[in-house]
Amino acid sequence: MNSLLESIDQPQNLKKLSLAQLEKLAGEIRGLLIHTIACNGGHLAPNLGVVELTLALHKTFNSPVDKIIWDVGHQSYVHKILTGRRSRFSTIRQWGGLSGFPKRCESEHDIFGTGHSSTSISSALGIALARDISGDRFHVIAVIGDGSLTGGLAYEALNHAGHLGTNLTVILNDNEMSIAKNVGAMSEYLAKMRTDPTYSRVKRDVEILLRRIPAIGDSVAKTVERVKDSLKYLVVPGVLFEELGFTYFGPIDGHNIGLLSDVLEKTKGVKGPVLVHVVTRKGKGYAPAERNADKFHGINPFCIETGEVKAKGNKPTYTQIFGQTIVELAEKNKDIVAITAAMPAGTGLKAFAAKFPERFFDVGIAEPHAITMAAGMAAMGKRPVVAVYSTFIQRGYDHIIHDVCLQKLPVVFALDRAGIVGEDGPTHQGVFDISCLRHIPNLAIMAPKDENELRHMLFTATMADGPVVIRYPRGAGIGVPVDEPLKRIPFGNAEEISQGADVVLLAFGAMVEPCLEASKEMSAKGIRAGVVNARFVKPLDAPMIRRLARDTGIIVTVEDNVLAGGFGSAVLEYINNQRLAWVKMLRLGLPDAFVEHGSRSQLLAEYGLDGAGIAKSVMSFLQQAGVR
Ligand SMILES: Cc1ncc(C[n+]2csc(CCOP(=O)(O)OP(=O)(O)O)c2C)c(N)n1
Ligand SMILES: CC(=O)[C@@H](O)[C@H](O)COP(=O)(O)O
Ligand SMILES: [Mg+2]
Repeated sequence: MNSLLESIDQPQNLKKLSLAQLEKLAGEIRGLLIHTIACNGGHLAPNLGVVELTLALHKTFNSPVDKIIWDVGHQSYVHKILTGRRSRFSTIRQWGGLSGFPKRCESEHDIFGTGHSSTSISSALGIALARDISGDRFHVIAVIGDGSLTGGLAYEALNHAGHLGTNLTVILNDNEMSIAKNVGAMSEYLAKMRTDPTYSRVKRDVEILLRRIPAIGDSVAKTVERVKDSLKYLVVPGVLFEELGFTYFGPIDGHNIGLLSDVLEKTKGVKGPVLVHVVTRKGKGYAPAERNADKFHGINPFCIETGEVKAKGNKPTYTQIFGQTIVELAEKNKDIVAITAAMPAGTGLKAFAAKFPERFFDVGIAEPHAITMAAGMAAMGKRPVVAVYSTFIQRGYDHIIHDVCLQKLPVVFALDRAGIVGEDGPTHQGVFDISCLRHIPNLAIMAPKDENELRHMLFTATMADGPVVIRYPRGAGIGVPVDEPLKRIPFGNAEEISQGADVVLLAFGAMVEPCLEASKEMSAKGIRAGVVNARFVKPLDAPMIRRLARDTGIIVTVEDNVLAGGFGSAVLEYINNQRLAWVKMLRLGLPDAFVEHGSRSQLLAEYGLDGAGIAKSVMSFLQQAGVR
């Protein structure tokens, strides 16, 4: 049978396809998604769920004149395949290849860059308002998932859009899932709309009532016809959205291309904002992903036949060690509570949730709320641990300052995925947290050099009398044994791992290991490089830095954070404040540029932050400084 997919490289090619052909195309797209993601890893289940929706959108609307905006953007693969990027699809999420998220520089069809959730309605409203000001005429469509609708920003935008009344279509892709099962009162409301028979009864009653309205003159008759037509898709409980000023259509089967296209076509004629509630199945068409949508939300390379992830070694991840340790600590300390913003598995909190359900809170994709709620709990004597990815803590900046640190409340921030995360790319790299946080008074920042140190740091943090951040990287630890009992690490206490007469590498967290490799490599060339594990970005170990300044006088700081405002800057500020003017200093870290997607090891090498790269930079610095 001929492949339809090969003949489709622009969305206008879809317009002439019959329903049967579109359905065949949907099957071919699913095949391509499964085969590609099995090799590259990526967001499989979300994309399998939106195949028909994406086809219907591109069949009905005229991209890029009409603007389709994807919330989070992890479900934009089908959109990419249909908008001129099919032939490069095999490169998705790889170094130099297609991004796993919409990217304005990648295609004119990628209207707005995303990666973090709940931005689509705001950006779509902005685009719609710009259109209105310019007197242009095109459709603006935001596609947002039920999970992303738990984010506060989405409600701010709905509130504003409903008030303004400009033309805008919001597609709510409801699959009952965030990454994990979706949470919250809105999620329950959507579930009622999908399943409660009273709502269907109300819909039927309204239809009967309408049929009884006597037609008085042409215009009334036409109006009734139009309303009746719309009622095919209207369910009264959408009243919440209606009250916000939206015309509500739904719930609609999101895998029925004909129905979807029909409804989307109808939205074009509606004045003001419209919300189309589409019900889809996450993972649709691939049994392992349908059965386990959470695991297949974002998956590493896997075997198609079994759905098993290809083995990646047997060292425990930092996430696993965090998850085990927090359970251990909570067994002894009843005040410990754990909070996640929609990422119980990603942050390692599933075991905690199972063991202490009354002390576990999934707030939805609501990082700012998670932080302020934690502050409230801490004000009442609890010991909240907010487990969140480094990149998503950016959402909570003011909350950390205003609600936590200003009041010196003992909240622990467990920042997973700190540093370079890899294939998710610039929206997800955890490379700003130190610069974002280190200037906030009362806040301590630690980073473990290995998984064993993570355990002691977590214990230390839960005993502290103020807020503490612990940042650790994505993926496996070093594979060191863990020791008992857990012990408190004195605040601001660095660890001198090895001494070196020529130069000292002062690093923390995931950068300690490559510094040890670099030191070994340099030692083979006769350069004696010591390595110090700073452990704390704040407070710095001032006596240690003074000693290093005195003994060696050449300090190289190494960090997986941007250099601007990072750890090296902190050391430099200290050296300047102390007038240690003779110290020669080199700062290694990430430049003032966004770090693109690629594997973590590729990116570390690219930015000179692997052992070989560090050794190379240090040796060239020593040469320039006239030391070697
Ligand atoms: C601010 C922010 N926090 C957390 C995430 C991680 N995240 C990515 S997708 C997702 C779930 C989104 O659910 P939904 O919008 O319903 O999309 P689905 O995957 O179900 O299609 C989460 C929590 C994120 N991208 N942005
Ligand atoms: C789209 C998104 O934000 C998440 O799905 C993220 O990609 C998860 O990253 P991890 O794979 O590191 O958990
Ligand atoms: Mg969802």
